[in-house]
Amino acid sequence: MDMQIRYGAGPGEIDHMTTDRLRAEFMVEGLFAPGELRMAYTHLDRMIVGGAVPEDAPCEIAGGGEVGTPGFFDAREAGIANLGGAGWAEIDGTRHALAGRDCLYVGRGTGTLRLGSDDPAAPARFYLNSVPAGADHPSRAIPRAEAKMVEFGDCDRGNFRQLRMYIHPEVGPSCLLLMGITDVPQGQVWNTQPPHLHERRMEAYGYFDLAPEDRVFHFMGRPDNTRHLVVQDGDIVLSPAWSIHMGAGTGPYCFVWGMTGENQAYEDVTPVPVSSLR
Ligand SMILES: O=C(O)C(=O)C[C@H](O)C(=O)CO
Ligand SMILES: [Zn+2]
Repeated sequence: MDMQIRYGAGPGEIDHMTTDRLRAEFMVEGLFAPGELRMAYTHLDRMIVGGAVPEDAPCEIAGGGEVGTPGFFDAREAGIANLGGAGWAEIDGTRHALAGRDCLYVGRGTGTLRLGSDDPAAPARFYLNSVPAGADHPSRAIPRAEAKMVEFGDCDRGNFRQLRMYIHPEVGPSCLLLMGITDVPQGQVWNTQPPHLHERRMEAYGYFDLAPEDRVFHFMGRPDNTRHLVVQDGDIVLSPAWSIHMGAGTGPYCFVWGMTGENQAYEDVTPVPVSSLR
């Protein structure tokens, strides 16, 4: 397993960051590589983001060398979204089928997790968010049809989008992890518009389903001191609790959002008026 580290920066530090430095601190690029499992350990509430693209052989997560416990999931839970072709996850020998856009909740205490593709020529593309957990909840697959769907925004303002909440108290229990997928359809531009802050939770955005020529301009920073990151398909943006997070795409796109922190209250946010942004 390949594990990078992101230490995290405070709001005052972004004033002095070059584009490269900003990207190195707040983005994880290149997580999805054929046949590989890659991860980044962040110091943002200790969330680990990961990507696995199994081909002929499954990818396995079991040992906890990088997290300081005998097993990876001894003190952690995880959500895994399949962003690619049909695949499967085996949790301590029990297999769950995971079609594209299905998710998996992996509970604390899991021993061995194996991730595989049904067809190596059209591999699954697994995206993981793992966070510290203080309770055991049963692992389970969450098919797309079982997610809670909500719609936000307005086509006339270019910010209509559909959110599916997979790991959410109204769908099934987890300790502190929340995870969902937002679709920004053809002709729409903005996500998370108007933006918000949630000082009690960090968030990671995993952008996917962008055409190779398209980019999302992701905005971050304090409301009165914003910066932007230009992201492509498969890029991850780390959003500390002090930062806004919103984006505008040059074509259709989707993203997985994952959060952890003090609570699982999706509505525990402070809206930020667009007119206050600088
Ligand atoms: O488009 C949106 O709005 C989102 O997807 C918002 C994220 O879910 C989020 O920021 C949750 O706090
Ligand atoms: Zn948010």
